Amino acid sequence: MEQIASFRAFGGWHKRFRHHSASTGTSMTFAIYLPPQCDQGTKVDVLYWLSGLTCTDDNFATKAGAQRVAAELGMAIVMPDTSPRGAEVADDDSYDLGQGAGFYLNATQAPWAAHYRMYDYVAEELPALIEREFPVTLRRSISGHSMGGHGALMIALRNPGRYAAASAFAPICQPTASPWGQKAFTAYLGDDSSTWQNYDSCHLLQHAQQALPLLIDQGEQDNFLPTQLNPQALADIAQARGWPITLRVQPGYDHSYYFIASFIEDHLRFHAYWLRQVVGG
Ligand SMILES: N[C@@H](CCC(=O)N[C@@H](CSC=O)C(=O)NCC(=O)O)C(=O)O
Repeated sequence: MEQIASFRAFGGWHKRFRHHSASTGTSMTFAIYLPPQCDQGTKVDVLYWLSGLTCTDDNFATKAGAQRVAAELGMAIVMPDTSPRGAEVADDDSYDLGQGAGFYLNATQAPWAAHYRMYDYVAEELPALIEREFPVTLRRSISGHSMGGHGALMIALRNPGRYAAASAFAPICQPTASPWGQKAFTAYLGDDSSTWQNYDSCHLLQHAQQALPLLIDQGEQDNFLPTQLNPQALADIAQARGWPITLRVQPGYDHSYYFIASFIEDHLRFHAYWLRQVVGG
């Protein structure tokens, strides 16, 4: 693992690393915010943040303004990239497929299957590395935006007990019924849509056995809301099953990082609360 940047921030450190990933078979970059408590030898809980289409590890770090509250709460934040990258990695000219658009799944179709294994990377390999190399507890939570919101909800629902809670900003809640999801799943997983359900949060919530605290913020003026996101479908399933979900539709807000920056503090405090409820770690 090679450190490629380090910045003092709110008494802690924002650091970027590059390492070889066995999951993707490529070099991967991630960032981690380590709050001041780590300098004093304290192990801290970890929030994984998954970004959206076109993002790297840098968008959230530089635009969301999460570090001040993470420092106060004593919470590390891990920010992976959104796909494998490099000349040897398949790509597409469009912004919503290929590099920058990994959809947090394991691709099964050529040419993507060779490297697009972001599910394994984010759900398994990266947490193992973080827990080996940094002063963190085994208490994890997960959040994300748009494609990353889909990733956060889907990964938490597929791994009961592994995350204290999940939250999302404008997540793609039902990718099997959204143009972004249908395009990506067809390319990465093939035409047999029965294989898509393993990555669809609505389907997963419908069949989940263990309740997971969920918080979703959705901008009412988000251009992608009418066609791509469908938070109400997820809320309806949660409500029908009597599961804990808070869906907040925020008047006037769009899909951008201005929206995320406006409500990120609420999400960090939500995760801190649920992380404190976890026994052990
Ligand atoms: N360029 C595209 C839209 C790309 C976009 O809006 N990306 C969002 C995530 S969308 C869902 O995953 C984003 O986070 N962008 C980075 C940023 O810093 O804002 C288009 O033209 O429609």
